[in-house]
Amino acid sequence: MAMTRVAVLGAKGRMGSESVRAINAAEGLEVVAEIDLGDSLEQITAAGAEVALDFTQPHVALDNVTWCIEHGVDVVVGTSGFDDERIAAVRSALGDDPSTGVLVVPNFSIGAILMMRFAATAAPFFESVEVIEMHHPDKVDAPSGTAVRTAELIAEARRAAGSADLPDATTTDPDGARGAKVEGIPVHSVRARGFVASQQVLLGGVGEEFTIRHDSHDRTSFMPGVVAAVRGVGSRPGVTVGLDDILGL
Ligand SMILES: NC(=O)C1=CN([C@@H]2O[C@H](COP(=O)(O)OP(=O)(O)OC[C@H]3O[C@@H](n4cnc5c(N)ncnc54)[C@H](OP(=O)(O)O)[C@@H]3O)[C@@H](O)[C@H]2O)C=CC1
Ligand SMILES: O=C(O)C1=N[C@H](C(=O)O)C[C@H](O)C1
Repeated sequence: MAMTRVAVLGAKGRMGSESVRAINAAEGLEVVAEIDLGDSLEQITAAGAEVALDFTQPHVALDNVTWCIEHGVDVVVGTSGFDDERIAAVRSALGDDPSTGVLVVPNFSIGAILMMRFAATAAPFFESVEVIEMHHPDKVDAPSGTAVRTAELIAEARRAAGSADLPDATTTDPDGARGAKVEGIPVHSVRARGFVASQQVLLGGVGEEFTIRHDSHDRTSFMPGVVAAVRGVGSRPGVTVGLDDILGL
């Protein structure tokens, strides 16, 4: 079987190191370049990598993706912070007729992907909806990419359904206790030792409350999704956001 050659960026980090193990254990995939802070991206092409996987940091990932596009290397982006502005920058780097694939995945765990989907389905049926995400204290960004994506999907579903604004418009909040607002949806971030990655979506209606919760207890939860993304990106030119299509959802 022909092997797909993979470069991992951020290879010494928490996700990068787990991904190197998972990719090398997966049939048909091999890691040919392990790149971390201070290493040259030229190693990607020198090693003949066909796919790059980025788990670095939000402030450097866009430059890495742009480099991969310029060098014709398909890229899977696991690093958080790919908002609409960065996606637009990726589209512009790809141009009108892209042959390179860029797959941006806010969360690789199947449970988290289903949580986002179920939250979007439920959101128009409830008056109130809020997102609470809980992560380890070494995470550099807040809110999490998953929480931002969840809030965007919830807001999109509520707009499409013609839902009213959330019912707390008159609450005063001088210190931000009501959370960050992502497209009008309150998002609360907890950073506490013991968590890997957890999220709750709280939905409230008259006389009832519905909670959707997902917990990643270990980074192995992301690995089946990482392997599927690395396998799938080559057949998806242009920008794709989320793993839904690859997982057949
Ligand atoms: N999509 C998903 O499912 C998931 C996404 N993530 C996201 O992945 C990203 C990484 O998370 P995590 O692994 O916990 O973070 P880590 O800090 O453990 O790993 C990041 C690694 O990237 C290195 N690095 C920093 N800058 C560069 C650079 N310019 N080129 C190459 N390597 C660089 C860091 O080096 P140094 O430490 O020396 O700075 C570190 O080794 C985060 O944005 C996180 O939110 C995390 C989990 C799941
Ligand atoms: O930094 C992390 O750990 C995680 N980051 C991603 C995010 O920002 O959503 C995915 C997952 O939540 C773990």
